Amino acid sequence: MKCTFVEVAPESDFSVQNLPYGIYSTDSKPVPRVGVAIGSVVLDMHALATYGLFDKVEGLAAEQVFNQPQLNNFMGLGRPVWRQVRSILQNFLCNDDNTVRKRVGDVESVAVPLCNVHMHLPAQIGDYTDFYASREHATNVGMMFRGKDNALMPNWTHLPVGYHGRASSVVVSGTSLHRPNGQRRPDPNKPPVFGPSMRLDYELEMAFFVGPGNARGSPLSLEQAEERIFGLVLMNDWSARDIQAWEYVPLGPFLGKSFGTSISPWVVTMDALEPFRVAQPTQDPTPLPYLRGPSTAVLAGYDINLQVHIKPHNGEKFHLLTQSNLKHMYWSLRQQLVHHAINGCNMRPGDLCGTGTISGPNKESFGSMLELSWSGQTEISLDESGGITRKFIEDNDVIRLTGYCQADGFRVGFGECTGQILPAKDLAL
Ligand SMILES: O=C(O)/C=C/C(=O)CC(=O)CC(=O)O
Ligand SMILES: [Ca+2]
Ligand SMILES: [Mg+2]
Repeated sequence: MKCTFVEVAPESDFSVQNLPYGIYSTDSKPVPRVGVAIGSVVLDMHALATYGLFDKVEGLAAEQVFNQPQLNNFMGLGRPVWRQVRSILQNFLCNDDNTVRKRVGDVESVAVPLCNVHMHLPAQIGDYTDFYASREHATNVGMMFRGKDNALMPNWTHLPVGYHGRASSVVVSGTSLHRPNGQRRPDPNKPPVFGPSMRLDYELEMAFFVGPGNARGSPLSLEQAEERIFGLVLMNDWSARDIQAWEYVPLGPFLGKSFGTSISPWVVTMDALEPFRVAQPTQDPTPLPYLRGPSTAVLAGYDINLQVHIKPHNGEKFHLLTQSNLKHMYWSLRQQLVHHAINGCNMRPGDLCGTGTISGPNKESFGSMLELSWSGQTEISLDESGGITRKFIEDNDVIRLTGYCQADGFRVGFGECTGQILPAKDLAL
């Protein structure tokens, strides 16, 4: 399949096999609306609809779906509609004889260069949940927070552990965040203190957007869950480890994480990721039937290369910190969604579910500085000469997450999820 509407370089994240959705605006058209990235341009989905491109898609009212500042309505339509739109777009982009293509004529009438757009959050996120689905990460953090003997809690291999995050502070890539202030207890023999976090960290994650979801009281099967995940983004679950370690007992993460969570702006659909399915890690003990399902042969993992880079405030270049892969994740995306809804909790279009930090088996794949510096015990070197080091994030450092699936001759990529940490606000308390 070759895009003939615009040029797409082989190393572009946004191949014609990808077609991720996002919400964008431009200086001349400042109202946010639905776009699809291809090569180095963004297609205006509402403009394409006015040319009649999606007229034959049943159940798609273009005005309500594409002339919108968020993707929730499109996410709510479900996989059969997403698939039709995908194949219509591919035909439009690759076939010079396409009737609408002839009517559209020039690229400028339906597309703008990526370098000229402002990206917004892809959806209005009603609820945000974060799982804890990498065995390696859970073991590492458990060892540091609770000691070697309690590293992996007894429930961990039986269910995808998660916590309810804060949807209001999810921000799109490019948004800077201030270092949070909070309560922490640096000396376990003294009372707690208040002030800027001294152990600010990133977490390399991906997150899925829920599609149609489920009615309250009606759980989902694994097969249903498969059809109800719209797509994936990169996510950085910024974490203030000192605030977290002091506050988390016994109810879990709270203010150590809710000051901000960054996501990448382009949502890569599950249909685009289909060719990159792989087996998930072997699950031992065998999960309960609701998390297992009859279709054991289904490949429930995804081979997605992930990287984290840091640009230290006292350095010139980005430096690679983490190189991991979504395939390491113990609990699959569909198991996470099934578990979330099994008690009858209703999931809604645009809900966001983080996978949890994606650490792999070796040190290069550790998805947080907490793990890389082993709770601040060792310095992480950020340049060849060893002159720039970190244990945790410093003010004005930039953290960048990237990810892509590699096929023969093309990529299905995620763009980037970037954020800079600004100094804490002086609260003059
Ligand atoms: O084990 C703990 O107490 C802490 C866990 C976390 O940091 C929660 C979290 O964000 C899970 C994850 O990203 O994997
Ligand atoms: Ca997390
Ligand atoms: Mg967070």
